[in-house]
Amino acid sequence: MNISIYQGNDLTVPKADINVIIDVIRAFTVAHYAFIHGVYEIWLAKATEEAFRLKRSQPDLLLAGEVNGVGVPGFDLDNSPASITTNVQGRTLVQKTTNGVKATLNSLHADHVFVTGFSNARTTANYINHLIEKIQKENISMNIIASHPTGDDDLACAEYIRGIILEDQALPPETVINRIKQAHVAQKFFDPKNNLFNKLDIDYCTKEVHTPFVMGVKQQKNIPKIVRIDL
Ligand SMILES: O=C(O)[C@H](CS(=O)(=O)O)OP(=O)(O)O
Ligand SMILES: [Mg+2]
Repeated sequence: MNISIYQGNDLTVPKADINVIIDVIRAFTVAHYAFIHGVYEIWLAKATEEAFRLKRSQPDLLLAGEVNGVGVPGFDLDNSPASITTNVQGRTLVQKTTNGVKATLNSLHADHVFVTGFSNARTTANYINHLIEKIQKENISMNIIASHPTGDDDLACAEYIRGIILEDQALPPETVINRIKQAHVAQKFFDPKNNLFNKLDIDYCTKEVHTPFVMGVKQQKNIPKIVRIDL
């Protein structure tokens, strides 16, 4: 088993059997909560124009995401896990975000592609452990892409997942939670003068929620989609 960790949202990583893209603050914490609230699928858009174009052809889509961290005028949802509510039941989202979505769109070339934040990291790592047992191959390769170019939130989560898979390098969850809270990316959420960011989001991003699914990525009809894979 060969696991490589990369950091960035515009990388071309070497071809591997498995790619896992991490976005703790906040895209894939949002995605996890969206599925918890009953979302059917999440389509990935590289730009806001593409998201609007998809919505014009399918008006029942819900657009979600951000530019510079802030919700986009005309989108249905921003990039806040705290604001995902039950009215997404059965709906399909189109997600556009700076780091997580972009890094995923650049990392589709693997037999198995997964996305996660910290909230679903352990479940995802355990699922990959089972998958590794099923893949009939000697040297399985895996890339873990921490999507924020400099954020320690995603890097800590990447190391957490690697530790669970390799078993001998386990990182305690408390260490990961501290690193997420101390990451420079998190600081704007704690700034009382900055009302664009909800401090509650960091609670969502640092809480492990054991749900019976992982988030896989499939390319269908030219649209990369996050799909729920039930355990
Ligand atoms: O909205 C987010 O959390 C970030 C953008 S920023 O770091 O706040 O500017 O996007 P994401 O793709 O979820 O990292
Ligand atoms: Mg992020």
